[in-house]
Amino acid sequence: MPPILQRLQQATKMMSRRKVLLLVLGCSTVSLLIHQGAQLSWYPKLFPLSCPPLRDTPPRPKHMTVAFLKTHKTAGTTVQNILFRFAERHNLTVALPHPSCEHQFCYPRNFSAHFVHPATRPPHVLASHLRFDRAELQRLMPPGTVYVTILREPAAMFESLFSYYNQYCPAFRRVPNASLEAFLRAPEAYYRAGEHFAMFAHNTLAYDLGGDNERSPRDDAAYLAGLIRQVEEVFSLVMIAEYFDESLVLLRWLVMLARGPRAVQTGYPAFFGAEPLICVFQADKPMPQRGPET
Ligand SMILES: Nc1ncnc2c1ncn2[C@@H]1O[C@H](COP(=O)(O)OS(=O)(=O)O)[C@@H](OP(=O)(O)O)[C@H]1O
Repeated sequence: MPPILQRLQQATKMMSRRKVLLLVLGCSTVSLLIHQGAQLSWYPKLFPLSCPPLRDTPPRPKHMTVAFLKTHKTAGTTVQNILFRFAERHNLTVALPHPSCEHQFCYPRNFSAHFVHPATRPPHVLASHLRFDRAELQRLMPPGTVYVTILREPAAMFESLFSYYNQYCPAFRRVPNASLEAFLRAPEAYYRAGEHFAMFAHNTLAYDLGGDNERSPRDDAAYLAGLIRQVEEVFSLVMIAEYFDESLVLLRWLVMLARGPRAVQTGYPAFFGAEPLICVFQADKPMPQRGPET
């Protein structure tokens, strides 16, 4: 082959190698931009999304006083821990039970402001087990307190209750071999209304929320509807254990919780740092007023 042709062939090969190299470099740059773009301020302009940019939303005031109704076996301990850490970080007062109430606010009795240790009154944060009583809590907590609770899918919750309270709840103690299946086959054979801790065997959530756990929606549908209405009226946020992460985002939006270190490290945008996409709570409801001291 004449030398001129050989040089031409080499030049063409070099060109294709350069093109391939450029193509690879181009692709890597685009992929890097897409990957990092979510954390850079110009990302929404280059890749417009259906949601409006969150930074255009004016920052809303967050609450510093929280009453968390810790229902039983609903992942409430995790929320309680988060709120205790929040209180510690901001040097806030946490309501602690009077020694005569043990570690809970004298549950299963109806909550009374007297169950709170005087050294922790008035509290900014309340997050231990109690049976809800709206008037008593409003007497205790400062104005502007936000009310939060958590619920869990009842069947999973009941399984958890059955296993945890098998030695405390008499209805469960009566069941041969502590068998959940045996209890579910004939619950009325083991349950006695009015016994101590009977509520763990029958509509615990209704009881914790201050309702009557003996009233069945089968016989009295209006009662349950009324109870649900009351819950909706009082609580600004009802967390759901099965949607724990989503619930935490909403809690973070409502209460001045700290930004999680994991969120900072990874830049994970949808968790503690950002506003929630779903806002199911009523942030603008009038806040309850505090009554006279007792
Ligand atoms: N993050 C998160 N998400 C979902 N579920 C969770 C979470 N954290 C705790 N759990 C489960 O909640 C059950 C314990 O609930 P509580 O902490 O409310 O228990 S207690 O009433 O204070 O004893 C207990 O349920 P069971 O394991 O079914 O018994 C825990 O496993």
